[in-house]
Amino acid sequence: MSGGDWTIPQDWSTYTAEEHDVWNTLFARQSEMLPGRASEAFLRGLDVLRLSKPGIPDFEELSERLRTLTGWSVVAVPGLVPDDVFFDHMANRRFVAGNFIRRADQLDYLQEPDVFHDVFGHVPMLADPVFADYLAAYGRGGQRAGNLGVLKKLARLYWYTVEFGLVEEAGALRIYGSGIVSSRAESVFALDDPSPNRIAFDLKRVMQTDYRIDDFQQTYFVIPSFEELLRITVETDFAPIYDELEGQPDLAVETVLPADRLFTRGTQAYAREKAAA
Ligand SMILES: C[C@H](O)[C@H](O)[C@H]1CNc2nc(N)[nH]c(=O)c2N1
Ligand SMILES: N[C@@H](Cc1ccccc1)C(=O)O
Ligand SMILES: [Fe+2]
Repeated sequence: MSGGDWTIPQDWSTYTAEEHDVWNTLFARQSEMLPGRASEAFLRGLDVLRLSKPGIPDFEELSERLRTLTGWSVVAVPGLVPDDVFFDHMANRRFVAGNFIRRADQLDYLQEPDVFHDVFGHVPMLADPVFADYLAAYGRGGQRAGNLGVLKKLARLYWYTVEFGLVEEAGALRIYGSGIVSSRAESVFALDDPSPNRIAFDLKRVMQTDYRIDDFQQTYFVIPSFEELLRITVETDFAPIYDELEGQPDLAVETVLPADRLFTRGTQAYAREKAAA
């Protein structure tokens, strides 16, 4: 039984000055540290966000501009929505964004996606035509995976690309994952810290690898380009990979395999430090 689509009015006019200030603080902090660190596609998309109104973007204004670029729009939801609802919106180029913002004392870390993570973190990449196609295809893939009962494996692809992906650009590693760019500390950790592994993207490897939702990642996967990510995922039928992985054990977050093409073999110092704490 399919309920509603979980969308709500954003009610932009009800945001308080304090809430706009939280956005402005986070926006200024992240946008001044990301040049040279975030992918050029992300930085180009960031201009889509520079809207006339101060503070938290108005989703209707944002969607007008986004629709002309890649056909995507941003719709407000009260929080996490059921998987099938999430994938249906994504397959139809509607990005669901929380309409609430974290408190001033939660600047550095938040468990659930608020408007800053969803809009600052995700929307700039929706302005990139290739990545916009990838996300819509992912939405369709999610509907298929849901029917096959293998959502956990497909969720890892989202996690290690859309949320925590790195991309090669001009011979260096750059960030495009929304979970990274919306976090000041992880925007440094992901590129500069010796602790995590940085491994060349491999579809099956990613779908086999567990991830952490409550702390910095201990493995990042690196794609050669967004075109390559789109090509591989659209051209590969995932069903045989789902079947192959069915009988195999999941890989722990810190795993390094002999077949891995490594950019960095992590020291896992951060993980040990946390374990000891
Ligand atoms: C796998 C699953 O579909 C995924 O985690 C979805 C679940 N529901 C969501 N709901 C919202 N609002 N935002 C999200 O990022 C997600 N992620
Ligand atoms: N090729 C995937 C669908 C998909 C495309 C692009 C991204 C993610 C998933 C499948 O066979 O299910
Ligand atoms: Fe996200």
